[in-house]
Amino acid sequence: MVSRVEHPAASYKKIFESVEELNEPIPAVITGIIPSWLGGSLLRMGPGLFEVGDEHFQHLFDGQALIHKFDLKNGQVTYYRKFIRTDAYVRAMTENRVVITEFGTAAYPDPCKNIFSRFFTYFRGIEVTDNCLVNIYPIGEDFYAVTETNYITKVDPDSLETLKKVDLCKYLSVNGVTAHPHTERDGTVYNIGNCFGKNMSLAYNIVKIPPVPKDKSDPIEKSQVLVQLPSSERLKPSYVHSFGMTDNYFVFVEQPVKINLLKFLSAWSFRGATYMDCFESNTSMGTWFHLASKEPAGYLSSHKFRTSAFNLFHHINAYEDEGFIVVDLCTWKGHEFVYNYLYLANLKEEWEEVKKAAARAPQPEVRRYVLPLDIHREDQGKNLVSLSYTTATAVLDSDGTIWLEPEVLFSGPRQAFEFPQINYSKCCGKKYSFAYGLGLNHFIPDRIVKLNVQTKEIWVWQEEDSYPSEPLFVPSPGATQEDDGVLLSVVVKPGAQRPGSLLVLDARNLTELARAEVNTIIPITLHGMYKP
Ligand SMILES: CCCCCCCCCCCCCCCC(=O)OC/C=C(C)/C=C/C=C(C)/C=C/C1=C(C)CCCC1(C)C
Ligand SMILES: [Fe+2]
Repeated sequence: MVSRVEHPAASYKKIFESVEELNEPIPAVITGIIPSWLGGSLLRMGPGLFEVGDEHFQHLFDGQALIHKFDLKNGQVTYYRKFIRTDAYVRAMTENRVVITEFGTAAYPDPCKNIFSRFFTYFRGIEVTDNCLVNIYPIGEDFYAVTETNYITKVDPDSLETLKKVDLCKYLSVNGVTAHPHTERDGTVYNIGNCFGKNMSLAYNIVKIPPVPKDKSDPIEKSQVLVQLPSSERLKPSYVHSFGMTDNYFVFVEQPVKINLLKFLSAWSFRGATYMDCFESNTSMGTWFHLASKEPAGYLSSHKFRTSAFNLFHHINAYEDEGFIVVDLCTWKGHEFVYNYLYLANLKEEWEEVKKAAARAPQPEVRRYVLPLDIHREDQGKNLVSLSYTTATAVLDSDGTIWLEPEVLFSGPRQAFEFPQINYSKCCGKKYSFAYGLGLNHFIPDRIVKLNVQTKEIWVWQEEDSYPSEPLFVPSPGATQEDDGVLLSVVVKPGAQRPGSLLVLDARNLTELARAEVNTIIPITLHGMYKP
């Protein structure tokens, strides 16, 4: 059981407020000892500007992209941040209003324009946002800040300058890709995205960006679609936020949160529509699991895995074991879209109201699903899972589908284990023991949790009125144990003298090794990376 704390002072409101960028890095005050081997940059993305002029962004995923950097060098730490000069940001700054429609905030035509130019703006179609507030990751030797659309933004990880906007549609048949690619040791990047093809044909495309070619050209130019997975429903692809990858397979979970393409296409002609207006729930399909092989790349169409409805944003890890694929997920029970609960007005309510809203929302659970690879007709009605260490089941039905029941790895009422991380370089796609996550208490991030996915043992770091971010695992040099390393998290303690800090925890037991504090609030960050 996770001990639950209360937040009657509601100081979490501060993490959803605008800040200014910095002109130069500021030095942090350090307590404790930062391991001498920890030299590099923690880069994180999130929203940093929650209003322009007198217009407020409505949803958690609308604020303008702010890139944060904690630099660690010789035991010293500095903090720096800059707004990314996306078109969404630059034009909002220039016109002092929301110009490009965001995830949950509509842009309205400029009232100063005359009726003819307004008419043409209206029919030019709505521009897709490039507000890259979700994550940052390397492609070849470059670094890209990303959202989930077709636009990614190249940034300089040292100066935090914005370098260029790249349109993935120029290279790939996708309408967007997730902010959670998988990366292999050689630098190959895999991702998945929706593709609304010709004749309204619909698919999920798994794409591959190779490592830097010998001629040192941009690997994005060599990107390709590797596998196409079909959509269970015509005109309604599911929302996809991440996917799983083992040594030999891709795992795609098709959830009942759907993008209604007709709404999506027509929404753009209605003034005031947003991406959020295009989602709907399929109340009957439950959740489908799909597999694709990596080499040779191909969709395993005969493996039809089904289970009850849940929302899925983050895969924790997936691996192959004795002819099974084990898939660990942060789920939210039911088909109602969890993003409906992430409007800023709701997250900035008083504590009792925040709790009431979260009580109505889908409930979180960390689950393990096990997918058999070998399926024989004669095994109908039997549990096909023979792995000794799990209670997860898979039963073959007469119609050829396989019904999955999960093993619950962690569950607490309205206490989510989310924004999961693992020792990625050692364990991605492999059997593993430890997951690290951000504890959400009624959607408010208030603790860091380590979960042993084999024994279900948990460890917690928590401090009064402190709001941490996704903990990133950095392995110790030469580590032999999976959890030999540190966790890095940005923690905000609004009432403190120095409210923003970088927290360094020992990943073995979540004890504090050091913290580096700065005299500025740091708004919420979603995802990021450590650049050694
Ligand atoms: C860090 C603490 C957070 C505090 C509260 C969070 C509660 C979290 C509960 C669940 C976990 C959710 C994780 C979500 C993480 C995330 O970062 O999501 C951001 C997602 C964004 C900004 C998605 C944008 C997607 C867009 C603009 C998609 C556009 C499209 C369509 C809708 C249709 C197809 C075309 C296109 C343009 C791709
Ligand atoms: Fe995410």
